[in-house]
Amino acid sequence: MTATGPRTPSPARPRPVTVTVTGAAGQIGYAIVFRAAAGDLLGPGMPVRLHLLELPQARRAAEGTALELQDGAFPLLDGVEVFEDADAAFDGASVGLLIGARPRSRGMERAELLEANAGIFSVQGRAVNRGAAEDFRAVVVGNPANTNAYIAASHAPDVPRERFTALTRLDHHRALAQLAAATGARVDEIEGVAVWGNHSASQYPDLTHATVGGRPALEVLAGTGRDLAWVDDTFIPRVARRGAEIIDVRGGSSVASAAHAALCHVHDWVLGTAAGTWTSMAVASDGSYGVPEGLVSSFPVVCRDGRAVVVPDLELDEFSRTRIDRSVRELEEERAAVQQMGLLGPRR
Ligand SMILES: NC(=O)C1=CN([C@@H]2O[C@H](COP(=O)(O)OP(=O)(O)OC[C@H]3O[C@@H](n4cnc5c(N)ncnc54)[C@H](O)[C@@H]3O)[C@@H](O)[C@H]2O)C=CC1
Ligand SMILES: O=C([O-])CC(=O)C(=O)O
Repeated sequence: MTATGPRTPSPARPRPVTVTVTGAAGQIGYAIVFRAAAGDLLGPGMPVRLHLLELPQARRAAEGTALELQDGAFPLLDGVEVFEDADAAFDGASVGLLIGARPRSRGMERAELLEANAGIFSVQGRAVNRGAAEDFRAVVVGNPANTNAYIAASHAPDVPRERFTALTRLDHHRALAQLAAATGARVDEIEGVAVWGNHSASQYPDLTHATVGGRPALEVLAGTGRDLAWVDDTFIPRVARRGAEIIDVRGGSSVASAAHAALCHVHDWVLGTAAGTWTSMAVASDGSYGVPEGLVSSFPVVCRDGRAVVVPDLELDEFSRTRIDRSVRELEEERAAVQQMGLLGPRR
């Protein structure tokens, strides 16, 4: 269904970018599409065409979202279409916001969750391989996000592996916000926070390279009476378990903050991180910091010319090394589980 048909391009207007949003009628999907249409994804000069992919039972809700997008009268919105078929939804797409996933239901084993999601992300990886644009790039939001990105990449052997990433920007933002609250600084006075590993409770939000107002964060924290034990016992678990805290307090999982983080992830990946700063993204490892090649693990990255490059040569103390290894081990276990179930595609 085309809610709004493509407009005729004018010479002054760049060619619109096709953005495929999976799970578009879900909570995060609903929060993200309006901001993408408003220019928060690719900047205020870039028109977008939205492809909303949903399950048949949520198609009508997606169609309703498309009608509302039309009612937003967004100047940058070139058109909206709703799909149930992944091949059609990814045809010509340059950006994928892979949000739709199978949630864990009561009593569901971890292996079942991985298997159910592998079904979804293998279909989508194959669809990307068949018909997405040359410059296609994706952020996987749907959990388990890192392994879902790995699975999708394995089914898209013709697409460079580094184009499939997973969202840990929300964890990065959570770490920034907690450090700001503890030190009384503004978030824009903080640099050098890094999130390593899996988007799960095993993640390692790392303050050892962070600065607050140009001073080492650990020194500034010490001035507030917060020592390394505070970092280990309070800061790290608070960030790593923030999703559960939000569910407990709000009565539902993170939605607007997750949508915001996914927009920031793609925006910075395409348009670049600000000079002298880095962010955190889960990217296919190039072997940096001993993370096995290909695993989609969170790293500190700098984005330039449309590429995300892992920040090199950071010194890791023993505590950091242990925490990173623990989270990477979990990623290896997830990969081994999907491999054993025969759910990976031709690229390993
Ligand atoms: N990486 C991160 O930082 C975060 C990840 N998440 C994850 O994001 C995902 C989405 O969260 P919500 O929007 O709150 O969930 P939701 O349940 O509200 O929406 C999910 C939507 O995906 C759709 N869907 C399921 N399978 C699909 C498929 N094969 N193709 C197309 N659509 C499909 C469903 O119909 C539903 O509308 C969850 O997996 C959640 O755990 C949530 C917050 C943060
Ligand atoms: O567990 C969830 O569904 C939500 C999540 O990933 C988060 O808030 O970090």
